[in-house]
Amino acid sequence: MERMQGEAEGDHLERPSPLTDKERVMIQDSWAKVYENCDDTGVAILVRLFVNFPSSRQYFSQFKHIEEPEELERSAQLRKHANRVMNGLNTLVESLDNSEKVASVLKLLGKAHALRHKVEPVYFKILSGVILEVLGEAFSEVVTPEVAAAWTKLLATIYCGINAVYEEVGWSKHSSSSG
Ligand code: HEM
Repeated sequence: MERMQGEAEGDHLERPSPLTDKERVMIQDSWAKVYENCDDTGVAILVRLFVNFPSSRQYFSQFKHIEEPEELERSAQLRKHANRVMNGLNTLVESLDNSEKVASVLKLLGKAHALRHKVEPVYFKILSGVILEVLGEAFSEVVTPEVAAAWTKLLATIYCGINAVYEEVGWSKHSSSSG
């Protein structure tokens, strides 16, 4: 069953405190392992997003009506976006000590998804949960509870940044083409 949280009124976002040096190192070390398996991990994350949260498929013209995980996995549009997500995360992870770069990446991402693709921002939060889940399962030897906590913080920071860009560009639910 699809359950979504996060857009309820009063769901105020608190920007997490900046990452500590130790957290940064934990994220970068664990990411190195994940990124070695970039294609498989990216596809696993997106297939899980689209299977567990079917409404997230609405934005993707080529597979919005596909339900079968195996068929989703073969979709060229899904695989392309998986790649973009992994490369986006890679750039952010590589730039953890450069807050201006992080801000500019989030700005581009937020603007493209709000203005061009009209994606509800809550899907970034949902995707964060799926990323954590898949990393924890597929890389359990490196994603210890402490490492997972650092990732939780980074993903919350990304989501807050994206959300701020959505606000800046005047996002409102009514701008969504799906109503
Ligand atoms: C960390 C999260 C994400 C990253 C790094 C990312 C990255 C990207 C990039 C680089 C593009 C191409 C940008 C452009 O058109 O200028 C793109 C396109 C797109 N993204 Fe994302 N994305 C993310 C999350 C999401 C989410 C959560 C959704 C919706 C559920 C989404 C839906 C789309 C759609 C519909 C397109 C256009 C696809 C197409 O034309 O084939 N993205 N994304």
